[in-house]
Amino acid sequence: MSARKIAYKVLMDIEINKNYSNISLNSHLDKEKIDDRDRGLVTELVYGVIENKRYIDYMINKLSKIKVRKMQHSVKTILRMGVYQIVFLDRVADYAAINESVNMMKKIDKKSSSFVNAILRNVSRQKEEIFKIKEDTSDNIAIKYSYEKWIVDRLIEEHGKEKTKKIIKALDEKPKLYIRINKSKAYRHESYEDMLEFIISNLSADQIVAKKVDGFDEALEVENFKNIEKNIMFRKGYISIQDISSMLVAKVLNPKEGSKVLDVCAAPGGKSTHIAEIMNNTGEVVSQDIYDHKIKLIDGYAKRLGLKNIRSEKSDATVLNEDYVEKFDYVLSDVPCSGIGIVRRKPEIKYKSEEDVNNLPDIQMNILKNASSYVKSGGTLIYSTCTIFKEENIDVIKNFLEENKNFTLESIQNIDINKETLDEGYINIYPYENNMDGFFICKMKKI
Ligand SMILES: C[S@@+](CC[C@H](N)C(=O)[O-])C[C@H]1O[C@@H](n2cnc3c(N)ncnc32)[C@H](O)[C@@H]1O
Repeated sequence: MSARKIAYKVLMDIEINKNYSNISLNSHLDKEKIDDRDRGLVTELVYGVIENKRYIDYMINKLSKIKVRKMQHSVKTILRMGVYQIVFLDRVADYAAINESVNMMKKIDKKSSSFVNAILRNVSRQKEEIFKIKEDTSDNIAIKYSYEKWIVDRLIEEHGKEKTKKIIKALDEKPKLYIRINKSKAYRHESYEDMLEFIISNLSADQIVAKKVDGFDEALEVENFKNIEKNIMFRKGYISIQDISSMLVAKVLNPKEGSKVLDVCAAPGGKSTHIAEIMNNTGEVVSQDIYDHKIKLIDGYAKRLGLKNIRSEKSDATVLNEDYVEKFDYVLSDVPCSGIGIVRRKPEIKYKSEEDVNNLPDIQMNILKNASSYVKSGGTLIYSTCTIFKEENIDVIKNFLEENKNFTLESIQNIDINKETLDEGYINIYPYENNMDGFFICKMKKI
């Protein structure tokens, strides 16, 4: 199957079945035997269309009497792909984008092909004019960067217009790719440094460039990393893919070897496995999630890394588990959130409705309260999100501390990043800071 046809199928799957882009893309790519160049084009088309969907629809609506929301899924998907190639992809000639789109439309629904042809020819002719949009109002910012307007409004309300533009521009950039080194495998080598050299030289044999990252001794920034799942270092459990913001969570938790840790929202297991690696395969990490199929992801993750100190179990974090009260040295609540800090990796987050996120602070508070019950006296409670909305972050913490006087914020000591609020026990990371994912991490102690 051609790259464009695969991209079309993935986009239709996301549009109709509301599947996640990364999951749908990977499952379609796994089924097709295509070379790296075509894989690149499929990925570019899928993410390019999702990332720019509102802006593309705005351009189509300027030229079409039938508005996008009234079009059949197949027609609007082919138009979106065509416009993306014409307006955003320099390496594809306009005539090629138009011909490919019209031919694809002919095979799916012949009578719509002349409509697609007419719109795309107009887009090609008038792209300079229809592309222009001033970044003055929240409406226009929302169209230009393809967000639901309420997200831009809320960001402006919390951060002001200039900081919002900075955040949104940073979220529009290509994310950096980081890998986490599995420290628990260092015993197989003379030293950790020795293992690091072993990993870097293995990666470079595959033309993957790896650089050390200041302040993160377990992280490497990598370039040109394709087919990660097939990489030998990945398969042998030496490395995992994780952003450094996400790595910060386990670093802030900073568990001692032999501890008992509970992670109440653990799937797919990125932070649980990092914690288990830091504990060097000692103690116990209990990794919970509400979904059966996600528990399997945690198990697979831990198995690949050779971690024996993780036990997964299905559990609903909004319901108190009496058996676990005051049983853990550390409890992590990495709660479900709006995800605005990771739009670069999951662009469909830009189209979440306000109703989808408005009840999150109540759920987050409920999970945090239950999580706090499981902490032993003198133990540590961590709350984290991958969003930058205050009401899911510091506001939840303020309410929690107001109602739970047996917890205090604890100064974060062991982190080598420049953040003013470390002493106050929490960190806000904005996406314009060193291209990191937007995150919130808070450390509390049970008195
Ligand atoms: C932010 S993600 C966790 C990411 C994970 N900590 C990691 O680093 O890989 C939030 C997780 O919470 C889970 N979740 C949502 N509601 C839950 C609930 N009521 N109880 C337990 N888990 C829940 C979701 O399935 C999702 O896997």
